[in-house]
Amino acid sequence: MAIEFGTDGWRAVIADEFTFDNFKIVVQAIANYLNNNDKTDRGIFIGYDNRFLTEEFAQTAAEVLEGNGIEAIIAKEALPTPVTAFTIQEEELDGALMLTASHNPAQYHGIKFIPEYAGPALPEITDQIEEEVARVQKTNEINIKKLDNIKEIDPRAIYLDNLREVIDFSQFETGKLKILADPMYGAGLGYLTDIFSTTRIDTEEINNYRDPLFGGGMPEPTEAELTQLINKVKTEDYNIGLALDGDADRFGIITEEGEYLSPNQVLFLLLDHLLEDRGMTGGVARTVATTHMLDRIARKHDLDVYETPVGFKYIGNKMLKNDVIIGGEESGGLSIKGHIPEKDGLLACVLIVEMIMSRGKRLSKIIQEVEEKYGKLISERLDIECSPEQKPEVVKRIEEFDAEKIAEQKVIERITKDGMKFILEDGSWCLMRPSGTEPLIRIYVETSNHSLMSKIQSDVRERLKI
Ligand SMILES: O=P(O)(O)OC[C@H]1O[C@H](O)[C@H](O)[C@@H](O)[C@@H]1O
Repeated sequence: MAIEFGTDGWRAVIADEFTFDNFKIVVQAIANYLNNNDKTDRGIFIGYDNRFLTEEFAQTAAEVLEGNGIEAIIAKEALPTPVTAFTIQEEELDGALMLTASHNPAQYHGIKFIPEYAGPALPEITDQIEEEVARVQKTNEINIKKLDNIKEIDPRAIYLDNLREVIDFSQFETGKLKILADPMYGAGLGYLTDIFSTTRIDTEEINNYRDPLFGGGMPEPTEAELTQLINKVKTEDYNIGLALDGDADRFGIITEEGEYLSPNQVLFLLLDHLLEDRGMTGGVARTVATTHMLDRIARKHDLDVYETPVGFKYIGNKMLKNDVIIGGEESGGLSIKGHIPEKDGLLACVLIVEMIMSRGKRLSKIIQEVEEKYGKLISERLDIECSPEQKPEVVKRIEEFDAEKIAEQKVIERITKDGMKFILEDGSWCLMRPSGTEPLIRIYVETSNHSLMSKIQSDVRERLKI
């Protein structure tokens, strides 16, 4: 069996591939990586979301780490991925394991390794872990120390306290606001209520108890999965709807009119906010698949734009190495200067509220004004199913994709950082790439009108034969 780390960690179906035996192999491989790289002095934190059997997997992880001479510090209760990443920084540890399958369906569980820099592991690290996985699978050398007592910590309060360093809490005293939050039964439950509890803002939560079946849906804050939140915000008297995915590293934002904002929209709204209302300076980091509205705003303010492959690990890396105001991606990842280089859905939700309060306007009005200022772009992503057998052939067609024109628009630039991206003469662009987390081919298009959108999509699909 191949255990691969994908775009962000290893995820698999519980009791099929995600068994205690395979899990031990992965943790042993991480322990080997840590030992090989002398990262064993300061201890490893183990965080976990609230999926099925999660505490038992966390205990097993601690026993394998300790069996390898590495101190394990375990979370007292389920917590968001960004809180786990933050704990590394706060406690000055050698890294963390986060047990989560993020927004995947209920049958899945997973594990991410977060290194000492508190952002997602880069390929140079996960490659070494994968090599170790293969070695452990062969040798079966797994060291376990049975433990009755493991050092526990509860970083929730420190994380919430630290948010005051990156969020302007004074804005939450300037008026009243009614929020409806949906943590989607995930590890972020209760957090948004806690954050606003000391302010004039009222928060109510739905789906805020542990349900490893996620109410029969998926803990993914997309428009399709958020109908309950959307309907309640639209029909009752709320000013905004805020949602989090299963491990609260991604967000979903609903306007007071019940309109779902895409992560792309949230990203450019927040860049506008940080520049105009907070006067922040620095560059912008986005993935190849993320909206060029960020580029339009950056151009107006003469800011650098860093374009990376898909995956927050690359964004986090840019944030660590460069002066970046905001880093983000269209799949719902975002962080800002001064915060951890890991995506944080809680941060995104609170920043949007900060923007509403500091502008003193309805969210739908704010988005209308920002789009009037910079012009509107439409972005769409097609997710096309592609079996592992078909994938190599389609990937080859993507690699060999060469065009002078797409949908009668001249190609002016070809970018091959991740898949194939074409910039067209009118500023539209399209990108095609295989997903690193699902058996899908993703086609992303951004353009200024619907008719060109469908022309580009059909042209690309025809040429790729998908
Ligand atoms: O498009 P994919 O390769 O499936 O990746 C989609 C997303 O997967 C995970 O959630 C990663 O944390 C993200 O950084 C990435 O954007």
